[in-house]
Amino acid sequence: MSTTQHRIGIVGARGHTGAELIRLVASHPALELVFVSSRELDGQRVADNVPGFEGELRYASLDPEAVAAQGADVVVLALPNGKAAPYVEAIDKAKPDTLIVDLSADYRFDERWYYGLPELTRQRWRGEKRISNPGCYATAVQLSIAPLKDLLAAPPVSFGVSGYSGAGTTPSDRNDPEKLRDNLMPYSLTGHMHEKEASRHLGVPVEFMPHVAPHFRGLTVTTNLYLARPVKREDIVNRFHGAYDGEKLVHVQDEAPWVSQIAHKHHVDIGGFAVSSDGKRVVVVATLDNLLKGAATQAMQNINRAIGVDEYTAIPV
Ligand SMILES: NC(=O)C1=CN([C@@H]2O[C@H](COP(=O)(O)OP(=O)(O)OC[C@H]3O[C@@H](n4cnc5c(N)ncnc54)[C@H](OP(=O)(O)O)[C@@H]3O)[C@@H](O)[C@H]2O)C=CC1
Ligand SMILES: CC(=O)N[C@@H](CCC(=O)OP(=O)(O)O)C(=O)O
Repeated sequence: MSTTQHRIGIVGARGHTGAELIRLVASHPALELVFVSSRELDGQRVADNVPGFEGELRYASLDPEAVAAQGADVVVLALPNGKAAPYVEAIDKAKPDTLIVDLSADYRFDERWYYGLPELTRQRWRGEKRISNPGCYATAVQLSIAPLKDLLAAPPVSFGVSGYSGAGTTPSDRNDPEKLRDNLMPYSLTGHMHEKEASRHLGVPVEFMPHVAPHFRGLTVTTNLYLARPVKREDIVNRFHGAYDGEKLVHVQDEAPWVSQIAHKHHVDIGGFAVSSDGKRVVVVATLDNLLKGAATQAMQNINRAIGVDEYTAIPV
């Protein structure tokens, strides 16, 4: 296992996921945080903005060429969708062997990029230095369906409810606490990006209906699956244990998990496992913290594997 220090920079470090990554990197024995980029916080101390961070590092407003000129070994892009390409192009020119992990949806459909949902795609990594990190709901949806994929009689239907940190910091109805008060806000009820993403990477069509709720962090995905033949509840539960008992970041439990229990945790909880009396309909519930296993923690798993250290380094498991 490598103990070499790797120089890492975060672009979009002011955001919700950027802040979580800063905390994870700060406790990592093989990563040295060399730059954090934000236009709005340019010049401010990270320690004044990220509770728990110590040191004198300051945010800098860096354009794509300036990011590439830092010469980091690892760059994480934590930008809104549609913004990654100029940074990737600049790094491709200046230092193409840089490991880039993109948190946005921009490269999740690009065959040249490895799609890093380790519990499902670990064996597909071929040393790519371009890694696209899955979406938060898409992670929960895929982990909920994968163990039953061969049994499906119809596209599974996932009902998702996310805390509003999932909508980032750019003001919108979906992260406005006033509009969300006492409310549940449905959106993108067909064709959401994560519906396409989960369908593509699972290899089966999935239907997904997202909602935002007034809590800040953590999401629930409740998935309905019609099966081609009757299956006993015990066999369903055994399939999930078989798939995930070796996984430190996927916990299978009997009861349906509650989102209130998953905030600030790094793993996914999967449970519930309700089976209809004819054995041909199953409902599975998954929760995860959208900022952690849905974003920063999953990025850290991907970085760890790519730099050759234990996958769970710096991740409290
Ligand atoms: N929030 C979540 O639960 C999840 C988010 N993601 C994805 O991760 C990415 C980051 O999400 P999140 O942290 O929530 O986003 P935020 O909106 O919280 O943060 C976005 C960051 O990008 C910077 N930024 C915004 N616009 C630009 C621009 N045009 N050029 C350069 N920098 C810009 C902002 O800083 P400044 O304006 O100061 O430069 C900020 O640091 C997104 O692609 C999101 O879809 C993935 C999984 C879960
Ligand atoms: C509540 C909310 O708005 N959530 C975001 C998902 C956040 C995420 O995982 O983002 P990307 O796939 O864009 O990277 C959404 O539905 O677009």
